[in-house]
Amino acid sequence: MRRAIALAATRVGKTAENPAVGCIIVKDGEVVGEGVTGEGGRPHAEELALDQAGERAGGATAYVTLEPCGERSSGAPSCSQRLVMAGVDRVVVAASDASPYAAGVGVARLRASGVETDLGLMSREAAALYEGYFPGKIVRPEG
Ligand SMILES: Nc1c(N[C@@H]2O[C@H](COP(=O)(O)O)[C@@H](O)[C@H]2O)[nH]c(=O)[nH]c1=O
Repeated sequence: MRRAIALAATRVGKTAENPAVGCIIVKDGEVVGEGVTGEGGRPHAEELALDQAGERAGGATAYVTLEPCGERSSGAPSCSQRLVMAGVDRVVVAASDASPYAAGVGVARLRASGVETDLGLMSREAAALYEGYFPGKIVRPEG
């Protein structure tokens, strides 16, 4: 998680209305994928990390600085769906998504799909990444 937070910190202030997120995927003690939210806010960190990990994401643990999104404004599969589809065994989240329509959605989906999901690892350090982030600016999926 320390590495995911350091990665996210490199993008703070460069991701527009989206928070800067870091994601590290670990399989058998080895990092098999890493990603950080793209400049301007997309792609999301988990998309990049999962693409890099490929099949090695199966049975892996993902460390994510922010709750994986539950819905995309583009209608594309959300990061929580992508993590489930990739067969990740466990997701460790530092901070919850502050967006009022997204809070809890990603974590609920992961758990409902049988993915062990732990919240709050290094949450104080992660919160520092998101304190300048204003949820009202988030683009809502519809309407
Ligand atoms: N940047 C970021 C997230 N940002 C979250 O995703 C939602 C908006 O997504 P969209 O408008 O589709 O790009 C919103 O809830 C926002 O807080 N989520 C993640 O899992 N990973 C990421 O890297």
